[in-house]
Amino acid sequence: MGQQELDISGLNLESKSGPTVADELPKVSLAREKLLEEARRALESEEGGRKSASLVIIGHVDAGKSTLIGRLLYELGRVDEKTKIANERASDKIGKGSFSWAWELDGTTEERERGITMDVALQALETPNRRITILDAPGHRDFIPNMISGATQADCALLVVDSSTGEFEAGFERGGQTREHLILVRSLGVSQVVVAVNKLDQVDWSRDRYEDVCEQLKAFLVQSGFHPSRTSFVPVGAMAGVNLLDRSGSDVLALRAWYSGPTLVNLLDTLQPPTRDIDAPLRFPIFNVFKGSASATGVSGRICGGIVQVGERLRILPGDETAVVKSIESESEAEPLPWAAAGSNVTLYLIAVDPIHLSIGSVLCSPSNLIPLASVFTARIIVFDIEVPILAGTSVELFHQSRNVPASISKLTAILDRASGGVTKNNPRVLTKGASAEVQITIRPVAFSGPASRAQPIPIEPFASNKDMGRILIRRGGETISAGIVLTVVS
Ligand SMILES: Nc1nc2c(ncn2[C@@H]2O[C@H](COP(=O)(O)OP(=O)(O)OP(=O)(O)O)[C@@H](O)[C@H]2O)c(=O)[nH]1
Repeated sequence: MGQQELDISGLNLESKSGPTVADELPKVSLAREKLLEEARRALESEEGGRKSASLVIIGHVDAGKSTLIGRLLYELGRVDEKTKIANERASDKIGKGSFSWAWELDGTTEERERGITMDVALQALETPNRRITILDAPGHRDFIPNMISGATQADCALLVVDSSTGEFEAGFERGGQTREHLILVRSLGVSQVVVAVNKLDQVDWSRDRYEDVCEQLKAFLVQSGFHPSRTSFVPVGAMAGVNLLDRSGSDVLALRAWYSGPTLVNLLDTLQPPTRDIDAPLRFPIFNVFKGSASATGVSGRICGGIVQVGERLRILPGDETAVVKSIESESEAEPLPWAAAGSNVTLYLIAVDPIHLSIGSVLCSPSNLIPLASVFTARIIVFDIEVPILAGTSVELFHQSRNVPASISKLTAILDRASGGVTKNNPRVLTKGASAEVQITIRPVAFSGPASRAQPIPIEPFASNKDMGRILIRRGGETISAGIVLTVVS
């Protein structure tokens, strides 16, 4: 069969098959310059009102993350008395009375029976000056890929630690999730962290214990790249609701004797909202795809650069397809939006596209400014606390936004000085724990696609062009071994 017979793209079959469909497509209402002007004005006026931020909850298994958020939602009036009593009864019934506050977040039967959070649950809460989208990340080791997905969408992290004797230490040692979660969220771009030192009732509200836990964490936070001005600490008792919203009640006299600082809500109320790069090219990595009403398909995610408006035609990468934005919705707004800008978590309803072309991990862009597709790229990475060193050719799983693909570390270019970034050794043979290095990464074909098949390039961009699209995490055999940033796309 000749090439000419195959090449039908020039025939414009789509418009022939339905001229009326084209007529029905929504039109963009504002030229780009006007849209940017309007967006800038609207975002400035938002400054006066309640600012939005998103929060990922991290910490070792059983530190009390779900209990803390469940209780906080109750204190802020988001869970009514009736639901609270129903949760208490239901968790008592299966012999897990102490988990009743977590019930509000741990939704599935399996999670409730095992008493652990398995997927990232979404909730929103309002403090006087902030509207906060909460991502409750799972603490269990097996569920780290879910946490990565949650953390890629977060502006800040709330770390919950269990201060009871021996428990803080267990979570903080090698293999505990306190360290791993902190390194992961920092690698994914989260730079603010609030630390809730929980279960202080277990140690009689001891000031010494609180200060000891804070000191140990402070040193580790600095070492992991968190600036002290962007980290804060607060003593709490999640189960009894102590120092979440206030410190009233006679059972907290012991805490009041030595603590007069902010409550958890005071700290959440001053979280730094995300910076919104609305002048950047549009980047919308798809986090989820679902069926919308009529012919529209919903895609949800966080806008990682630029601005999108109803009526715009967007390119879907990888691939040659396009789609038109029929409407835009956001969890935090009752009405559909005419446009949405970088930093917002939204759902776009798309038409004029077969849903088969929309998959998790694909990126929507303006057709005039596409994100590069890469099957080989260079990166600067930091190697975590690993036992088996990394060699050239090591097979790994590459995590980028909501996508994970098989890859290999195809070349070890240089070992770098962690502080200055200067080269300390060219072409090293191995990378061991703690190393900072420049490497080349090659995407591999998925295992079942046959030996002759080629790897599918992925949409990825140098960190210098777009911070969100230029971050990667590397895992091997279920363990996160490294994080890094993309330097250049090779091919
Ligand atoms: N004594 C005491 N126990 C608490 C406190 N907060 C939570 N707990 C208990 O700690 C246990 C674990 O709480 P969860 O909220 O399920 O912990 P988690 O961190 O969400 O756990 P995963 O979802 O498995 O990661 C439960 O039995 C809670 O009742 C507290 O302030 N004091």
